[in-house]
Amino acid sequence: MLQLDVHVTHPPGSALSALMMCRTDVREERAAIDRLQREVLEAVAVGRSLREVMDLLCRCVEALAPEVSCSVLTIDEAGLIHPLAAPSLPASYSAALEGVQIGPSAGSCGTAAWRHESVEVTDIATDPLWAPYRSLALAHDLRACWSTPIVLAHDRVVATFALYYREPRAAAPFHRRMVDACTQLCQIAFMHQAHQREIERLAYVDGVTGLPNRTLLTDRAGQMLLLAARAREPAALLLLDMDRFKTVNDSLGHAAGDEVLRQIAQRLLGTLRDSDTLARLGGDEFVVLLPGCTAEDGLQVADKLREALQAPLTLENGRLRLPMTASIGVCAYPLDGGDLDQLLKNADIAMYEAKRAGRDCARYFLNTMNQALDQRLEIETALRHALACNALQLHYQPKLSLPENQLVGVEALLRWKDEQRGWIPPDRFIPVAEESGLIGALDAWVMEQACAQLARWRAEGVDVPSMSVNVSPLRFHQDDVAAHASSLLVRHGLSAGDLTLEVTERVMLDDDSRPREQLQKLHAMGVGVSVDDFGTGYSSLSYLKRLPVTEIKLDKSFVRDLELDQDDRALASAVIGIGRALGMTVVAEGVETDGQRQLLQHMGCDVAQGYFFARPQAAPDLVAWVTARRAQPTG
Ligand SMILES: Nc1nc2c(ncn2[C@@H]2O[C@@H]3COP(=O)(O)O[C@H]4[C@@H](O)[C@H](n5cnc6c(=O)[nH]c(N)nc65)O[C@@H]4COP(=O)(O)O[C@H]3[C@H]2O)c(=O)[nH]1
Repeated sequence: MLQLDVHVTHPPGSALSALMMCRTDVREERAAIDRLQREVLEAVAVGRSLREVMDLLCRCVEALAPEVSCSVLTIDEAGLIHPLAAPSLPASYSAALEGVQIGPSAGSCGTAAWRHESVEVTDIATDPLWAPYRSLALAHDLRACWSTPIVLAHDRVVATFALYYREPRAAAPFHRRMVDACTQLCQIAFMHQAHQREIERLAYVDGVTGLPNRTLLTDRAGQMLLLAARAREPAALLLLDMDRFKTVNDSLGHAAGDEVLRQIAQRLLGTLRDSDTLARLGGDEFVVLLPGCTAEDGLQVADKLREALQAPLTLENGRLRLPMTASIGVCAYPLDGGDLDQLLKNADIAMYEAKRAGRDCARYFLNTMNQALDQRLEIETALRHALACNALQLHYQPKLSLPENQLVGVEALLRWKDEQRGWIPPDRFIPVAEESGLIGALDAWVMEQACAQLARWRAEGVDVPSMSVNVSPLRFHQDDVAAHASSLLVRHGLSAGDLTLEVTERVMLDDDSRPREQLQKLHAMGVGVSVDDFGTGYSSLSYLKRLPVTEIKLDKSFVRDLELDQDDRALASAVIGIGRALGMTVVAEGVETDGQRQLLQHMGCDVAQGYFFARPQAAPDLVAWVTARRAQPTG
């Protein structure tokens, strides 16, 4: 198919326009444009860079139309021009366009980008749009320029595609057909790049906070450690875990949880240097890489980070103020690890120590922590085994009424004799069980055994009025303790009043409402609730009034020096007074001497327990103790 194309040229130095007529084979042109499209799309598909693709596009166009020079300029968000490809334009010309601001008269390209439409200037020498850049263009012998904006989603101009002529003229129809095709190709290539960037961003960036994720952290840490090794410099790593973040998520929902994480990320970022890396590992864990820092510097940064979190976060348009704290583990290269895995592992151990130390603090990793961790793991494994093989036992310690000296009940205390390690005290293995999650199963086992034992004693006619069992605060999170207690009482034919659960103050003050709900249920059933170690923690009177507590146990640390220490006497007397005023039984723990017993009796304490009366003992020994007492006259 033949077509007659007519177009106007303005030969340089001539005021006359000349009509040029070309006979073109349209089919050949279409085939040429098809080839160009295929070649460029292939380059996009195989993942060539945007610059390479645009360079190829320009070269293809210039091969089909040797009278034109092509250029592709990108336009950034601020409207500044950055040359991307212009293989046949002089490098000095492209360089002069770097950073030029688009505008209403900024040459063909700057104006096309500004107007969001094609701008065809047939004579640069006279067109006012070129006024600011006329001499630049003419100096490079560029006389006409037709530029088309490349527009992507949201009407954003990302680039311009331009044809330059070395004579004043309009674009030929073939050029117009080519530019139509090229505009589409540019759109595809730029879109592809945007998608590619988004994919990369998602692969490297945490979706909630916009911080580097674990993959990017691994990369940055690799670089940091390599540089540190080369320069023989230190580097520090911080692992930061938010305290009680789960409670926020559970009580306020995930959207609020995400908002909290975003705000925390911003606060932390504001404290760090540009050369540091803050990454989110997932959940409520953040990692900070500090190139060039020692462990000591790391501890200082950790304090700054905690300071940055000090003011409460605000949520729900300021209606909610949320105090958040963090526990931070610090370790340093090369002393505490040579690669990211090792450093993270050790920072995790240190962070864990910070949690153990009461949260809201930072701890530096010490190798001894590692040894302690190994020991804890050993104990955990052995304890699991002991629980599975029924190798644990209960000992029972009597509780006696004052002044009558009558047995009012016993407290079940867990005993573990390991084949290799011998007797392991509960103070050593209960924390390990709590940390490893084993405590639920352990305490459930104790409750079963204790109830079964009490039922057996009843059947054998041994007079043990009640059984107290320790329950870890953590079990109240894992388990339906009330339902378990209820089923045990039924199974063993016991009444609710036969059982008392001893809990620490931690349960009463837990942010989570589940433990308190469980205590309410137990109380409604008639099971006793005793607050263990009273006086050592918060000793908040408000919870004593609000919660269904039937008994408080005065901690043995106040009983020990009762005869010597005036303050301990005052405190014991106050606790006894409070208990009585609130209608609770007060039990004094750790009574070792008759002097202590007499003082406590004098202060009005109801019940005492301690070595003075009896040590915790195995079931047969307790029966012997009960029987022996029955034989003696009471005094
Ligand atoms: N110095 C001295 N100590 C006395 C005296 N009378 C009793 N004790 C000891 O004081 C502790 C009282 O138990 P606790 O305060 O509940 O403190 C318990 C309790 O918190 C925990 N525990 C023990 N058994 C269990 C259990 O089955 N479950 C849970 N969750 N914790 C348990 O381990 C802690 C320590 O238990 P034990 O080593 O058995 O230590 C027991 C007991 O042997 C005395 O006159 N002087």
